[in-house]
Amino acid sequence: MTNSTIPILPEMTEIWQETLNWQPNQQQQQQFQQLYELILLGNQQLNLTRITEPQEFWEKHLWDSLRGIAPQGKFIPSLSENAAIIDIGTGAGFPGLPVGIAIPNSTITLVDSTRKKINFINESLKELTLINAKTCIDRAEEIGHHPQHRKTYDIALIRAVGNAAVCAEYTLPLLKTGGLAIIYRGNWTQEETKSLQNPVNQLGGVIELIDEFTTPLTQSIRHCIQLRKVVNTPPNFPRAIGIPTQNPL
Ligand SMILES: C[S@@+](CC[C@H](N)C(=O)[O-])C[C@H]1O[C@@H](n2cnc3c(N)ncnc32)[C@H](O)[C@@H]1O
Repeated sequence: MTNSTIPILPEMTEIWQETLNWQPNQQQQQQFQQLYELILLGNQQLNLTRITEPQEFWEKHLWDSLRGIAPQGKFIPSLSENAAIIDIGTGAGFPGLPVGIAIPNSTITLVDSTRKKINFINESLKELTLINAKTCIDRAEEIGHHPQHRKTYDIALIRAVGNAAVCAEYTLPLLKTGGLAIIYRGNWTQEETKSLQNPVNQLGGVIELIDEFTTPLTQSIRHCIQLRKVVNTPPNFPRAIGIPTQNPL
């Protein structure tokens, strides 16, 4: 593989520090590099991602994944306390894999409904020797009712899976009371905040923060929407498979 020699990290060290107040250690740098190489290799057989150029990969897959758990440029403090994190619709492992690498004392559950993507992640976990991560082939609508998953997570991440109300319905049932859902978005408007309010309240949450930021290499505007679970989600949520997307709250 020719691209595998392209280093994605060394020149980024200062940017990690400036933007996230954090730097990967040597092992984490190696794991990020290895993840990049695994994605390039996996892409030869599976349609995992269109983001394959080294700097684009760094910004859109690594940095963006971690910026979600670092609102206003600092890692969420509770992450240092063995947090249980879930990534819904993880695809090729984003944002969950970079988060699992960066926060080794957390446990991260990577969920996707597509078997071949989870098979790819399982192989990657072995290569990366990432022992704090596990996978699950299932749908958010199903695991949201499963006692093994419902009300068991401190943080639920979701990127590029559906509109914000759908993401809220997929994530909030999985959180313990007091837990945090982080919805990764590109553009975001005040009207969207207004229309998300009611769905989030129905699901037992509140909108805690709209975190707007600029990416460090291409200066793109992005948002992470943080939802705090304040009371139990009513038992009828999430609704049956397909209903949240067909008829968002
Ligand atoms: C566009 S990809 C995003 C992948 C990744 N989160 C990222 O940002 O690169 C959406 C992923 O969500 C998964 N997905 C969609 N609906 C889902 C559901 N209801 N439950 C579980 N996974 C789902 C799809 O299989 C797909 O892998």
